[in-house]
Amino acid sequence: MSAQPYEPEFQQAYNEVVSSLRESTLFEKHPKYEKVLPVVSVPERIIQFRVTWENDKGEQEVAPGFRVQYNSAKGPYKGGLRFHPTVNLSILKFLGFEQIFKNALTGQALGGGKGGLCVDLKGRSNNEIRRICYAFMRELSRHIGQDTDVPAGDIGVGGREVGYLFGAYKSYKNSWEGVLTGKGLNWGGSLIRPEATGYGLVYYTQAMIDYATKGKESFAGKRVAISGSGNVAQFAALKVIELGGTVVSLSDSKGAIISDAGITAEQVQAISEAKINFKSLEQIIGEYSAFAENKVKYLAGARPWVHVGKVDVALPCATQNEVSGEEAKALVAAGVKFVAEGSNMGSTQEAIQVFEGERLSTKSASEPAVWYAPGKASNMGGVAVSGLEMAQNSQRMTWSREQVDQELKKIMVNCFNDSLETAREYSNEDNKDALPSLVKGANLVGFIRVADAMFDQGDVWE
Ligand SMILES: NC(=O)c1ccc[n+]([C@@H]2O[C@H](COP(=O)([O-])OP(=O)(O)OC[C@H]3O[C@@H](n4cnc5c(N)ncnc54)[C@H](O)[C@@H]3O)[C@@H](O)[C@H]2O)c1
Repeated sequence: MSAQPYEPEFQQAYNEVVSSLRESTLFEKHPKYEKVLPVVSVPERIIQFRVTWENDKGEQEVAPGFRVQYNSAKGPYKGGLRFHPTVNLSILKFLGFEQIFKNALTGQALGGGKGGLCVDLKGRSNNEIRRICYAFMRELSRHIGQDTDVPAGDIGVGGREVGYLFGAYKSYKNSWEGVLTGKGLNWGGSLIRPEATGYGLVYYTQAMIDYATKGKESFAGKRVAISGSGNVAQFAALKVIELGGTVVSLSDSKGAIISDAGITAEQVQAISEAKINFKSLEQIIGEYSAFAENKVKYLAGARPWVHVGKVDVALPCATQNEVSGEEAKALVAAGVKFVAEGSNMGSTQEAIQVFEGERLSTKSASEPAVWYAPGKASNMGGVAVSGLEMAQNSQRMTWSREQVDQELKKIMVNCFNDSLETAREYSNEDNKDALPSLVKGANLVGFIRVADAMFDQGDVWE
């Protein structure tokens, strides 16, 4: 494995994939695939660079920028840019590694990559953010292109930042091309791209509910705990509300809000407006009229999971390792039946063990226990619609909202079905009443698709 010392997040992501594969019959049936592991774990290329800019006080600032071009067997490198003070190579390698298999799960021609900048944008002016984006792209523009590497947003990089990054690329390269996704709608962006990760997460979870309950249940009437309050959390919440579910929580890095009666669409809208100006949930619930009548409870410094009361569905949508083993047990005790990650690696290894252990404890096929879906499957709607944005850019066409939404739904359901069937095909589990493991299924499908392309292209040989 290519983990360097002190790469805990990357090691965790690698171990999750490898243990999934080892706890199946894949290597027994096809020993050649084992040879792929050491090769696929090493990024094809890592670019690390200095980014300097002048802040609003006229002082020089400097921060390390990165792009991990992990794997191009399936297509151009594709994956988001994260601007956050925690960004380091371990986190970007974990995200890039996940992205390889996630992108393969979309069924599109996309390789895997990830990048970012170790910076805290909070409190900086629009002008300074523009200067940071231009400074970052000054170097990154040498290494990306519509057929080479197509970044998108991630934590800290939304529509505003993608706009500045795109403008910088265009001016440095004198080329208007689909080099970033998540672009503005009037200059090459795709309808539904902002919504795609959150909506896709809900479509995937809907497929889980539909399968597990044999079509008897849906989101209607379900109590849904969500964490985060950024892009993914907001659109997941809005879709759950549209489908008749009750959103009982949201959170940010400072605390959580809990609402027994359900957070409303107006409240989500208020959060969406305020977050662009870096307001905390605590400030928002004090300042916005949407929170004046429908009161919510604020818990400083808390994550939602142990505070949500009875709950049917949990959708972690903030950041990695945001559900601990203890919190997973609390969710199980609170009645959770479906857990699907909007965030990447939202659950710790201990939490996954709790959810998977519960799944395997199923006593009768008619009463399945908890079902867990990993982010690389349940949150891949974002990159899938990025793939559709690239297709529209190549065609110089704009597809309708309905067309993109239908395509997104189809991609999410296909991913769910592929994971389910492959988990069954390679299962070595004794409990035949339990639902198939979606974490094993997703890792198997993604890995086999990438491995086959790598064999075909001579990246690895028998
Ligand atoms: N944007 C996408 O299309 C996309 C696609 C797939 C996966 N993801 C993943 O979804 C997650 C959220 O991304 P986003 O695009 O919504 O970002 P965002 O910047 O819009 O929002 C991030 C949210 O996470 C919260 N957060 C950040 N660090 C936190 C911490 N340490 N503790 C608690 N909360 C914290 C922030 O307060 C914010 O609410 C990330 O794991 C990201 O990798 C995003």
